[in-house]
Amino acid sequence: MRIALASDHAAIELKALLRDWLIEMGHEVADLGPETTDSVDYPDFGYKLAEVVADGTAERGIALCGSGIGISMSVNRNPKLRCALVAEPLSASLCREHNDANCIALGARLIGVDMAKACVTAFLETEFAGGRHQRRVDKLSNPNC
Ligand SMILES: O=C(CO)[C@H](O)[C@H](O)[C@H](O)COP(=O)(O)O
Repeated sequence: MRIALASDHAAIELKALLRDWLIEMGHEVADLGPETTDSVDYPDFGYKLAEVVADGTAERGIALCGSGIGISMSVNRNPKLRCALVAEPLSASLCREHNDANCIALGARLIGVDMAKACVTAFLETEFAGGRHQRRVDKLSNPNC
């Protein structure tokens, strides 16, 4: 799968770990930065990530910051993105099954590496269920439909 990752300075280490792990698993991975721990602003990277998912360059996005909150807010400013902030695998699976999420956000200061990997696995492996959920997801893009 084509997966893009982006973070702020607070999640550099977890981003690198996940990037290398996803590459090892055979995914095509784009790391949109940042590359150092110098302090940056999460919206700059959240917007970049949203763009590559919105235009189809990446099929899925993984956004990271200290809590996952700021970067998830940034990603969700793009109307084509459905980014779920998750901290355990059931939510990561449900955001796919019910919400057709195309991005997850993780809080690197809040969860460990194993939990982050479990969330990513659930996010990548779960299919959207469609049916009644499709109608609701459609309303996220168009409140009048
Ligand atoms: O957006 C956040 C908080 O909701 C993230 O945790 C950021 O990574 C955090 O705000 C960065 O904080 P810092 O003190 O500048 O490292």
